[in-house]
Amino acid sequence: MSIAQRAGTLPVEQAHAIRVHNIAKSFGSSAVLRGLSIDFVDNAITTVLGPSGTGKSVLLKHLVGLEAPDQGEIVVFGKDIWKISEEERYALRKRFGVLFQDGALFGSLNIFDNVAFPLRKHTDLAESEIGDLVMTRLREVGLEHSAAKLPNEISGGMRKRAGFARALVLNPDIVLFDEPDSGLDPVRTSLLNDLIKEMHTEHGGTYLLVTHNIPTARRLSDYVGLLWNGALVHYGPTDEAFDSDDGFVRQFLTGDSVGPLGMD
Ligand SMILES: Nc1ncnc2c1ncn2[C@@H]1O[C@H](COP(=O)(O)OP(=O)(O)OP(=O)(O)O)[C@@H](O)[C@H]1O
Repeated sequence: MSIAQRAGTLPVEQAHAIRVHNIAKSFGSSAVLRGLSIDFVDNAITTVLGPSGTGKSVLLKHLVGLEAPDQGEIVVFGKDIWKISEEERYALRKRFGVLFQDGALFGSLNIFDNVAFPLRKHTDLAESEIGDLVMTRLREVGLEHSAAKLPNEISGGMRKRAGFARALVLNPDIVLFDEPDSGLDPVRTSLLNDLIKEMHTEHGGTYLLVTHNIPTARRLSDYVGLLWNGALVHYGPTDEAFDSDDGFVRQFLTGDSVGPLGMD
């Protein structure tokens, strides 16, 4: 069976807030996504894994409409995001929360104002209501005493938690995490994972993660998708992925140097 054939879709009874159908994307002469299809399961945590440079971050950018595919469809809540107006796309984007690698905080704004930013930009809530919402989120991520600090006055782990609080502040239906654990030590990675899991249990939503951290994927995810050369080579429940006897899946998840995956 070819790699493309092995990449399955999940049982159709699952709902899908995001469906990606046969997307391709090249930058210049370099083909990054090559006919990628994946339907993400609603209200689940799905991790997308794959070798470096295989297109994971490019996929996330497509989901939120920051990149347009050369071909194929990205359907969010039933709408093909490139067949709707700019206003509709903007409205859909507000249903996403995004946590980038470094938290992507504004360096000149304190933590409170960073978390308040989406509320001030996208809602007409009064400052008192904004204050309540921001402090609730900061308490949830354990940063209520750091509200007045600037991003460079707190640790990397705290910045990620602040970025997470900001990603959640508009109650998004979908949250995208691009390597949330990069640069964190193992204990802080575990603490952040626990926090992500707790917040998912508490608030629900469709969480999509990209990470290189296999223990993170195992601990957090309900589903795992494995990307290679711009296409999906495995997709299914996390336990199934970790029990897989497929050579590529096994090699990737165990980090074995022997197997179909080489340096190129
Ligand atoms: N805007 C862009 N212009 C040109 N090339 C790009 C652009 N964005 C991404 N690429 C290229 O696309 C390829 C895939 O990048 P991407 O960041 O998605 O990989 P990744 O799987 O997330 O890798 P990593 O795990 O190392 O972060 C890389 O070769 C990258 O250089």
